[in-house]
Amino acid sequence: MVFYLSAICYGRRALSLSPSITAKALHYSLRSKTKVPPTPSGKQPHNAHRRCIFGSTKITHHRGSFLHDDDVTLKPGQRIAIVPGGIRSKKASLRKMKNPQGISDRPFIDRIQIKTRGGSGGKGALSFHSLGSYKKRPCGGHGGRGGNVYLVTDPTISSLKMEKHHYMGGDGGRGGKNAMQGKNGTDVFVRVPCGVVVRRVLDWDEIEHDEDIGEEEELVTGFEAQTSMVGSSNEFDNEGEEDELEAELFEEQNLEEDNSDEDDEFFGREEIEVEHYSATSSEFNHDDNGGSDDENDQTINPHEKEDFGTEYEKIQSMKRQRKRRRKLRGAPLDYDDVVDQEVRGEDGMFHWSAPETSDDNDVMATTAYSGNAIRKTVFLADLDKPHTTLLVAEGGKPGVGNQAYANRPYFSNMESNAAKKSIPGMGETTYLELELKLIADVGLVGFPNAGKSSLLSAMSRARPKIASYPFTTLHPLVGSIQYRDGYQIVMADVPGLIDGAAEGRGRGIEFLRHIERTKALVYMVDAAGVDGRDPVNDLKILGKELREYGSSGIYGENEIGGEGEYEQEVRRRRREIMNRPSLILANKMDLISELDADMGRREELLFRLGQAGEEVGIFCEHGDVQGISAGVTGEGLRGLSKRLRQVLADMTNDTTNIADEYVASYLFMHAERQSSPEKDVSIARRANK
Ligand SMILES: Nc1nc2c(ncn2[C@@H]2O[C@H](COP(=O)(O)OP(=O)(O)OP(=O)(O)O)[C@@H](O)[C@H]2O)c(=O)[nH]1
Ligand SMILES: [Mg+2]
Repeated sequence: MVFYLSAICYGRRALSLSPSITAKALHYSLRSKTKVPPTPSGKQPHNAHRRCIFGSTKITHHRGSFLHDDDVTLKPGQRIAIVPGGIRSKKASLRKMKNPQGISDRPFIDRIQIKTRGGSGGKGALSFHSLGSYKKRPCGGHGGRGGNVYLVTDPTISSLKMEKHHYMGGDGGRGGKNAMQGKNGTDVFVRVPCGVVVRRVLDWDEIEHDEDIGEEEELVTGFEAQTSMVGSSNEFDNEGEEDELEAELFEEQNLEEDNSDEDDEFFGREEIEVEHYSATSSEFNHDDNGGSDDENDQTINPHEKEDFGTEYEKIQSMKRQRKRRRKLRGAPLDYDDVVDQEVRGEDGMFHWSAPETSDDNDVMATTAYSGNAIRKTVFLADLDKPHTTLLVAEGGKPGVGNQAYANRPYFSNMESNAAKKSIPGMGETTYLELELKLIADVGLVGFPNAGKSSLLSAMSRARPKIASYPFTTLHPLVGSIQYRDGYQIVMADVPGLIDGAAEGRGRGIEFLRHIERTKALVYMVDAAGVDGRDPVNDLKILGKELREYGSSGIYGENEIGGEGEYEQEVRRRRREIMNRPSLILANKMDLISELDADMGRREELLFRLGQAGEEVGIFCEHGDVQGISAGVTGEGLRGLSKRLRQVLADMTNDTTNIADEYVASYLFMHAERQSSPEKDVSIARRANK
């Protein structure tokens, strides 16, 4: 939205501006002034009621340049653009002021629970022609169907951050007289990023149904069905006949059995409510009356209803208590606290591998990780292709209008049948757990501070945060490496892993699952050992962690149907993590002094890294151990971009000759910058921030 807010001054009354007023607030305060005196020429200015400031007003700029670059005193009739360029662009420039390097600070959410509910169907109308030869013929229109809720994958979004957590389809409209059909409820499409795994969270009833409250549970459902049937009869259009219809409804249970086949065929629907009702009412009366005769079975005694109500209340409160207990069990912990505890040692300094922690802390870490998975889930779909649609909550069926009976040769039971059929279905309610697993070609794994984000930033246009402390990157981030011929490789920067990551330490499993779908891996170590670490040892630990992760059980082991196709697929993908083509990168080569370099330290290090990789089973070819400087000189990036493409091409049996000019295009910009000494400084500064 771009708008220019003009101020037009009349008369001498002053408008005082509070020192904290923002352009937006001013806009709204102006909008509220509806009384506008005529202009000196007697004409009403266009949209003046929105744009008028009374009196001569001094607009002072403050808080940066919210209002205007200079102080302005308005004279009568003078117009100024209070927000030059429009509010949005101003916001963008403010954002840029705060974050001049455009470092990615968007919230990233990769697991979320949402509730979806289809809209309920519209009620069918019960009405009759009142005139002419059709007089008294039924003419009630059918209701509209309830709106569905769908999930749709959208390749333009990359996080599961959603506007809201409840999505409901529109309700269907009621049918009208003269056979007018109600309008269908609107469908709702929830946009999700590609790579989302959808699971349905099982209802509490579904999990514990068989365990301890089996019988009571059935009674409760029966009672609900019963009350809903009775309650819905209040909505009949013809109020005088309400009681009669209700009575008939119950009396016709027996007749219904005879006719039901025919009716079901006619409407193409199942009479679930009625069946339910008849079953529970007889069961219920039988229990309380100690076996009353058949006739009494068809009516509801109010006292019995009361008794049943207390029982119902009891079960409900039991349910609530259990829910509360479950909530306490699964209360999520603050991840950041856990990470802090693990990384910051007692000396107040950061440690790469976690300092010794008590068992409790380990338990906390794993509980925090598994906290969200406490509810049982069933796998629904893996939405990994763009523009895929998945129906998650179906709208309710429409109620049938009594026009359906218009051509029936007999009218016995017609009204009561029509009344029953006119009741619409409720929309389906589902609780879903959405889990995002990034879809990237290459995954970057390494210890904190190895320079993973620096590499992503150097090879793509992604702007991850880079700093000299561990866990700078807290969320996985993807960037696209662009080649001059249009080819793209998507690279995922995964937050730093530490010793014990495969067991969940430092949220290791949370991060590792993002490399499940990658085709190739890049292991990165800090060659200079800036933080006193040994690169060869680091590589061994990384290899070990990935191997352990590959053989671990899948996340959410408590899922029902854990041996389904999807679970098998996940296990397969994990098992072959170590078989993925990999590159080993020794970063920060610029820090190895020339003297050391002359003595062949670089070659020696690369050789030892190659050996270590072989030892821990990293699948890496001889030439794929490379030294680079991702953050400072850009050394080795050109060759790396070519090699990455080659590796992926080999996997797909792509025989295209990768010419020299096909190296990633962004690297050229990087290289050009390197040639200017001033820009060198800026790159180094950026890298060190
Ligand atoms: N000298 C030198 N420093 C580098 C190089 N690459 C990165 N660094 C520095 O290493 C530090 C860590 O870089 P990051 O890219 O944030 O490391 P990371 O692996 O993403 O770290 P986490 O996000 O914490 O896992 C920063 O201070 C960078 O400036 C390099 O090639 N040479
Ligand atoms: Mg990082």
